Amino acid sequence: MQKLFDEVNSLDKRCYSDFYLSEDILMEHAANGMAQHIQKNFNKKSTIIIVCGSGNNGADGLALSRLLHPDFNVRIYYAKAPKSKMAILQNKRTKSVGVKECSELFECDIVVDALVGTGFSGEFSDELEKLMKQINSLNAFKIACDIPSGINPHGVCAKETFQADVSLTMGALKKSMFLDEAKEFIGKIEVLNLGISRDLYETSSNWHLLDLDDLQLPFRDKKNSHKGSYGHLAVASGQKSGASVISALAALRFGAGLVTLVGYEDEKSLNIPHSLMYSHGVPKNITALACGMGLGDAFSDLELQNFLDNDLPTVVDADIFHMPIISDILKREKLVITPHPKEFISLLKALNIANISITELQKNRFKYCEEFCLLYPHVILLLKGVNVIIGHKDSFFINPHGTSALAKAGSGDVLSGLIASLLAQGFEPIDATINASLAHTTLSCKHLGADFTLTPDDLIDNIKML
Ligand SMILES: NC(=O)C1=CN([C@@H]2O[C@H](COP(=O)(O)OP(=O)(O)OC[C@H]3O[C@@H](n4cnc5c(N)ncnc54)[C@H](O)[C@@H]3O)[C@@H](O)[C@H]2O)[C@H](O)CC1
Ligand SMILES: [K+]
Repeated sequence: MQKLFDEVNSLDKRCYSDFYLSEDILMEHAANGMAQHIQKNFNKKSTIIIVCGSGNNGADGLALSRLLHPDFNVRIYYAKAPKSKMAILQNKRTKSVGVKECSELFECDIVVDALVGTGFSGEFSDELEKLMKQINSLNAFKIACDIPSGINPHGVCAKETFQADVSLTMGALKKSMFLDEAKEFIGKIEVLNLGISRDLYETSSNWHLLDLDDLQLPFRDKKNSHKGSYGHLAVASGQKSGASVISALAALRFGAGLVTLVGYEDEKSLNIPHSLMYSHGVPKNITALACGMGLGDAFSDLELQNFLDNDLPTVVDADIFHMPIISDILKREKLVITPHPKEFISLLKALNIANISITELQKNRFKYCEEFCLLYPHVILLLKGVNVIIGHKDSFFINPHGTSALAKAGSGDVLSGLIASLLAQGFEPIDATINASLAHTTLSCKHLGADFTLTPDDLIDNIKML
């Protein structure tokens, strides 16, 4: 796990006050980190254009040019004249060693975006939008200095945002890099050291980025065990029974000892996979519930109340968010909810937390997750998206590892099944949610076929590859 920060200015200032470092020292390390990345990955004499802005992001770029010159063919493109104190100083240094500038962009091996970083606000002028479009059209390898120009804490605010292949970010990870719309532009991320260890540079944070190697799988260490040792999950079988079957099969494959579909149909009329059981009503030895996937109006109010009439760990998804019973369900102690953005805005409205559009939510995902979890601290929230957010009390986690291969009907049903499986096996709800989400995104990364071919059956099948 890695810490995430809203801003790093306060971390910089702490370096000056507590560690007797200076803006110049931090910047020299930032530039040196970028230079080392380029020296390690590109041949000397590669041609590099560094597009510099007027602030310290531009200053980083100017310092970088000095470090690479003359081993690399470096050209400075001044998008804006140096204005900040450091930019002016770095420019003097750059000129003193003879780094050349260019007034036009041209095809090169590497282009570095040092136009704006965390100081970007508002939108780009037409002139800068045009410049950014030209930069993005270059075939060069694209490196963002700190953060792609055009992204700010409220999202991607430029029509033309720098399309980074890699973002070399200074000191610590910024939350704005993990807004859903930033995923298109951020590329691979490397955090650069600023003159002290990252652990010392960073302070505490209640937001963390999940790494794939945080995944803990339900390995079976006990030798003396039987299927009941691994839980018994009940999945409400709804109108669209396929959704609940997908969840149930995912749960079984992910280690639940037994999985029963609970419904009120004639079992013979359903094509239930032989590895699943079917029951009218919740069986006795159930250890967790899953409800909502494909539910429709298959259950009467009484049948739904009976299904939920216990204090079992439960994951709810999909249709349940549009049912009045959701406000009762939110009182359950061990509860995981997994809405996608549309379901989440419907829930926020039903709970009188906020009446917002999808656009407003997507630009402020962090804020609305914090607002919900403040009001429902016992509930585990998993807000789906290209960067999944998991919230519990005042702790928040972002899983950025999903791929567009998951954008397929049934992927969410698999996720609910994975969460329910770990709940049934005794994982704490927050751990079940984090590990199921990591497993889910790992499965999408491990898919051997083309990304457009991934189906829920592939996901379930790939569980054995975890
Ligand atoms: N620990 C760290 O993160 C370190 C970061 N460093 C670098 O410093 C920049 C932040 O520098 P700052 O001067 O605050 O802002 P920027 O250079 O990002 O941008 C401000 C600059 O840009 C102009 N600007 C702002 N908005 C717009 C807009 N909409 N259109 C056009 N121009 C805009 C504004 O006028 C200013 O001139 C950070 O990203 C890092 O790269 C330190 O070097 C080391 C420590
Ligand atoms: K930048």
